[in-house]
Amino acid sequence: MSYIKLDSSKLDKFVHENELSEMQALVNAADDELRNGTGAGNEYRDWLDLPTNYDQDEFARIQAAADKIRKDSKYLITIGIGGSYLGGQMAIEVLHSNFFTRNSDETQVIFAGNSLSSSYLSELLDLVGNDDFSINVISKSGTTTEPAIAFRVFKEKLVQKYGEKEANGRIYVTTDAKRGALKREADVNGWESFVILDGVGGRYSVLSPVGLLPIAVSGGNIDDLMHGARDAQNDLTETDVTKNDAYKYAALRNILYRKGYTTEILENYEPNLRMFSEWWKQLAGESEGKDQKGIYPSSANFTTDLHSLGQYIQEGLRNLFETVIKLDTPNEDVIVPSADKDLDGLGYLEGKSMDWVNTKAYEGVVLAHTDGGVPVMTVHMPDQKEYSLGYMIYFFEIAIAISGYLNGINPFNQPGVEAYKTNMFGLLGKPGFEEIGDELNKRL
Ligand SMILES: O=P(O)(O)OC[C@H]1O[C@H](O)[C@H](O)[C@@H](O)[C@@H]1O
Repeated sequence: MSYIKLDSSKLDKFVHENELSEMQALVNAADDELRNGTGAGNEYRDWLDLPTNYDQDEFARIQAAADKIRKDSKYLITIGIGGSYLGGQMAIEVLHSNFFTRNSDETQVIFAGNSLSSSYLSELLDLVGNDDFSINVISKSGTTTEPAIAFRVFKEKLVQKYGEKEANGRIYVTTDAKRGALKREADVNGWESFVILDGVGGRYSVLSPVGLLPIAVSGGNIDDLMHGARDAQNDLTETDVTKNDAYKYAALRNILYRKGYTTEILENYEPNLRMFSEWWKQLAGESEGKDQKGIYPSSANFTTDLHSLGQYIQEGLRNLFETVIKLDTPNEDVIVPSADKDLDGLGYLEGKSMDWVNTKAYEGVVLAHTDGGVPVMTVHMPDQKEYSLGYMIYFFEIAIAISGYLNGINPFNQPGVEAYKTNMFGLLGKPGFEEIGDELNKRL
């Protein structure tokens, strides 16, 4: 039984009753590929048992490093891109107040190295100013350009402020156990290092030190997070699609995809779930978009985007389906106040809770979009606490892996990402890429 519930009751118009059971044989095969390692990319399945089989000593070191950073730093500059930042930022946003970074005395975790924007980096240098800070640089390969540049810049600031010796005690590295430039540099300088296991790909790494250190520094309870993930790992083992909501979600999205619903919009009704969609987009997009096929993962934040994208979703091209993350209990609620005169016409809502209004909006949207020809499923998230988030993370990780196998691809590689990198290196004049650079420059 899943603690996170999938509601597919509004799909009747789009998916016939027999279709799910007719997917069962394919789901069994996908389950075999994933669990028994008979599928492509089988060397990248170590995330499957991270919640039960993580390195306890390293976990304790993460907690100790987080305690130290919370004492000696106003800022933790967390440097990474793709899977090396999305999960951490997502979890911090889900777990804390929307205004956490603005009104708190807690150490602020700020992300860098996830773009090549000079303004962003320069503005961040200004923000940190003369305040105390530490760096957590995260890169599995240890060679990714965006974080490497940001790390150089912040390392220089750190050494200028504290001198080399103290600076070395303020750098925390999360990378491969053996390979990569970052690992070499960490060894030479004696920086505290945390390991990303070989079999844990970037987009599956949030429950490893990649996500755990920044989450712990933000004050998130990583024990509870792992507890939720562990329960998901134990609960979501049933192959029967009617009994495993993660597998059911994987099967349903593949049924819809094969009928031409090729774009999935992940939606929320809470601003601090925005990054959850960004994390999910990498998970789904890099896992499934290959061999010239795959569902295109997109996202929308409601009710905000109902006033911008709502028109398209209701009446535009009918290749969309929606998956709503509906939060059952928000962290806080607000009651609509009463007023002497009903000049704004809101009298009918007096005394009602804002979350009730939000839920009515959600219900209205589901029915309107269903009537407009858009299939809608809902994943119910009980609350925004660590346990629920850990469960959600594992739920979607396993669902997307199964979904990828259902579509006959390797869900664990990302060969297409190299194309832009090769071109960029050629144009930057990186040694070894000169010929490509010459060719490309002629085309510009
Ligand atoms: O952790 P890194 O090796 O720096 O990689 C960061 C990201 O960059 C890549 O290009 C990959 O496509 C992503 O899967 C990865 O998460």
